[in-house]
Amino acid sequence: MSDATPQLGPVGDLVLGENGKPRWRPERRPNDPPGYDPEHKRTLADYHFPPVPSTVDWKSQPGEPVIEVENLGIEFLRGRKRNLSLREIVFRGGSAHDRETFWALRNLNFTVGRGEAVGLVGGNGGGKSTLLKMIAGTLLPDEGRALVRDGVAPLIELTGGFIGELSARENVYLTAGLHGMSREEIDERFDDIVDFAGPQVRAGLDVPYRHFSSGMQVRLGFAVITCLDEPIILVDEVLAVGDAAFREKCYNRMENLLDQGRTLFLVSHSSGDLLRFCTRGLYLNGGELVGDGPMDEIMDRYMSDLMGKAHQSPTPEEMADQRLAREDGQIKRRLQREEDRRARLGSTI
Ligand SMILES: Nc1ncnc2c1ncn2[C@@H]1O[C@H](COP(=O)(O)OP(=O)(O)OP(=O)(O)O)[C@@H](O)[C@H]1O
Repeated sequence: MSDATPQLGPVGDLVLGENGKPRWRPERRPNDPPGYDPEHKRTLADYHFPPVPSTVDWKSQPGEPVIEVENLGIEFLRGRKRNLSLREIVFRGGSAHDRETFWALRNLNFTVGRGEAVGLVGGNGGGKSTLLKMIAGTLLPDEGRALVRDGVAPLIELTGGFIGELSARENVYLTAGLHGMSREEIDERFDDIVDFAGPQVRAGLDVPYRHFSSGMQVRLGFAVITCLDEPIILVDEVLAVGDAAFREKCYNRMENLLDQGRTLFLVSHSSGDLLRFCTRGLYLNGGELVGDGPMDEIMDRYMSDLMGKAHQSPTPEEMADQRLAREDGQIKRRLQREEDRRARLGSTI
């Protein structure tokens, strides 16, 4: 064997490709048909990617669900003012508020494992943001419980929970500090955060945050939230605000976070985004969980409900093809990231 011959490592390991670049060789399974070429298999599960180094601060034990939702429900006041009759004013103490309540979410039950990427779908007012807020702990349930075993980094509102009167710089220190990072750790990551957010944000670091445009707010919010060491990331429909180049950067970062084994909850009205990142879908309708399953099936069901007969459901074969194509894309991007990472480290294989 000449030196130029690629040295194949054990199956499922990193090997040197013919072009001299490292690539991953998937494992051949015992029930693969004869003559089947495992190198072109397109399922993600066949690749053995190494754990990506990270500083994630896990509290849950491996194999333990990170989120357990049991009979979860929350009731809101409709809170609408209306004109009361004289009789109502006399007998109800004159309040001009309608005390009528409604359950925004009720009887929700599901668990989420470490490293799952879950997409939430549902029509407007279906309860998606409310569920994320309960997982983040910013809303407390009226019924049941949401047990969250790991730290949560939420980007639920455009403003990222930042304080309008403080400067962007102060908000970075405040938010990261509230998530347990020391001043030294924040100092270390500060430039990365601002670089990720972009030059417009860097130029406005000492301007009150409320003067930021919505695009700049999202840039900073996303950069800060995703640099935290929290294992659970919640992202609610905010990426739509960023421009195309920034969205692509966010997508790469989200994939990096998933590579590290973090758990993602994504609310989006973009089926492309949901299908790119999420393997599991939860479908909320009228405050109830009406679907829980593979993301593409849940998306198809949601679209059918939304569009009725106008929606042409893909055949099972088309769905399988689309899934393979998506996984192929994920594998390619993952290989590329691994290559970039190794190039950055300057390591040779
Ligand atoms: N603080 C609140 N007080 C009263 N009602 C609320 C409150 N927050 C949300 N709601 C109501 O609860 C329901 C669910 O709202 P939520 O924002 O969770 O829906 P969503 O699925 O995220 O909708 P969208 O896709 O439009 O963002 C809606 O009817 C909304 O008006």
